[in-house]
Amino acid sequence: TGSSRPQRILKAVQKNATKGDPQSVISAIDYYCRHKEWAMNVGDDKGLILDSVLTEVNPSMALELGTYCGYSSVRIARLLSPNSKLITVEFNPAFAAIARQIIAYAGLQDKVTIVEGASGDLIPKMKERFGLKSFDFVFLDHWKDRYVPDTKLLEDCGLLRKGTVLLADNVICPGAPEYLKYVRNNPRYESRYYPSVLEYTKAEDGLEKSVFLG
Ligand SMILES: CCc1ncnc2c1ncn2[C@@H]1O[C@H](/C=C/CNC(=O)c2cc(-c3ccc(F)cc3)cc(O)c2O)[C@@H](O)[C@H]1O
Ligand SMILES: [Mg+2]
Repeated sequence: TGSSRPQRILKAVQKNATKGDPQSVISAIDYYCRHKEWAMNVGDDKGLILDSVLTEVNPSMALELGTYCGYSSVRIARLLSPNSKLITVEFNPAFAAIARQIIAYAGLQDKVTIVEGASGDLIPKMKERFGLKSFDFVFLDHWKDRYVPDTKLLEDCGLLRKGTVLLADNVICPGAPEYLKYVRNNPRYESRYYPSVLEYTKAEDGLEKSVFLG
């Protein structure tokens, strides 16, 4: 049987990027997915917004829901301060295996922990498993109908603190209408939409940044 898209993305990284150089890994994936084969990475346009929000927050503990190939894990981890960590959740073992190799190729394996499983099962175990109080930053990029239930679960598990920043991908395309309703009409969140484009295309998409007010 042939290779998978994530396997071909890993091959493109190994061929075109420099080991230990996160920016070259990001550029290799963006080049491959723009010119050879589209893939659902947050991409370079929305990636610049992710970079700027992340730099502003400068989180000690970051969470990502939906690792896929690890593209946004590399984007996030490369900007973390020393001793800051990213936990990324992925339930497809094949995707997790590729992501682990891409994150390691970028030299970021010491800053990123990939946890395999469904977010709904793992979120309630985070405090005990990682000895953490709360997350400073959460990037939502998994199944779009899981954004609301997982946000509520993070609240209920006390994993959000006053000032925690949630950043959600794809709120226009494929869309997360329930999530937008949830965070925009909720006194416990201060939300702002960042317009952009769907990765590697000219279609409209954007990121929603929501600050938890406690
Ligand atoms: C059960 C909870 C749960 N727990 C743990 N891991 C989970 C999970 N639910 C999902 N995963 C993993 O996350 C990734 C899925 C991500 C889902 N993302 C999109 O569907 C998407 C689509 C487009 C687009 C496609 C086609 C178009 F035409 C236009 C746009 C663009 C985008 O940027 C997109 O993010 C995979 O690795 C899943 O294994
Ligand atoms: Mg996405």
